Amino acid sequence: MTATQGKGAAAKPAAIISLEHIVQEYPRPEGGVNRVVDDLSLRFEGPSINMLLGPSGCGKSTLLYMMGGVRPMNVPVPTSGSVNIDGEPCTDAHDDAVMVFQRYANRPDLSVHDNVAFPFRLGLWRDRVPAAERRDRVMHMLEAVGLADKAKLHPSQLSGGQNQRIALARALVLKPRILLMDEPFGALDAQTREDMQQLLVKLFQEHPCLIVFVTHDVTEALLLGDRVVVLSTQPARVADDFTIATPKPRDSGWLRMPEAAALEQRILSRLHQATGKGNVRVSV
Ligand SMILES: Nc1ncnc2c1ncn2[C@@H]1O[C@H](COP(=O)(O)OP(=O)(O)OP(=O)(O)O)[C@@H](O)[C@H]1O
Repeated sequence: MTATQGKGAAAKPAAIISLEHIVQEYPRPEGGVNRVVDDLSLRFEGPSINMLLGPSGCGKSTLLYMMGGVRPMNVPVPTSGSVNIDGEPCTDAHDDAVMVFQRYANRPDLSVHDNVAFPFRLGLWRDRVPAAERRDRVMHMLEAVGLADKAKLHPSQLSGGQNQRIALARALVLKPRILLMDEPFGALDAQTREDMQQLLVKLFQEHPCLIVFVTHDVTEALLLGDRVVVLSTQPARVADDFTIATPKPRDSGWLRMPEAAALEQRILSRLHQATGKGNVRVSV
């Protein structure tokens, strides 16, 4: 095993997340509760990329944050049901799960290099990865995301796409068993989004893990997903569940092929049944 292949967490078997009979309710300001998720059960088994697709506000982020152990201060999450990781109930942030958000959350006062290396300031990751391997991993990730020549710059000197590359590198430098992504490319222009999608596929092939990826972009779901779970409008339920066996990388040429076009139509029609309206994005 080389230094960049990693040890510790990466040596464990692939992760499994299961959501069992999840109900989530939030209090309404005017009184009563808003049921956002209704008796939803799902199981994700790695290594795989699982797309959670659904209309705006249907509860995708709520489910993702639940899996990542991010809990609002004053609301029990979930209201009922359970989140299990590797068969164990998970009620807090899990040591093997890392999140990536649309707002890339880079530290403006740190260089690109130090932003990528930042998690190694935390005891958990310092203890798991020896110092020499940490250095190797950071250099490797900077190369992998194409930022090696920008390592000394600060985030404000880089574009939005480059900032998202930092966030992706900071997550993957940990070689996480579970990567939870909340519309990470949603704020990027179409070309940069496509570049980032291809980069994610490349990095996933280098480090296969369990990825759950929230999106409302059907094209993104088709390009990245081994599986596409379509959620209904609020309260979220599983409206459909598609497996895509076509090997990756998939490109715009594949999207135009009959099998992809047919799948896109099935997903779109499921979404429109689930929402009753067309508030989803297709960006072929
Ligand atoms: N802490 C909270 N307190 C009260 N309501 C909340 C809270 N968090 C989320 N909600 C509500 O739950 C619903 C689902 O929100 P969520 O962010 O999970 O949806 P989403 O599908 O990810 O939406 P989008 O695609 O627009 O990001 C929304 O109506 C939202 O206002």
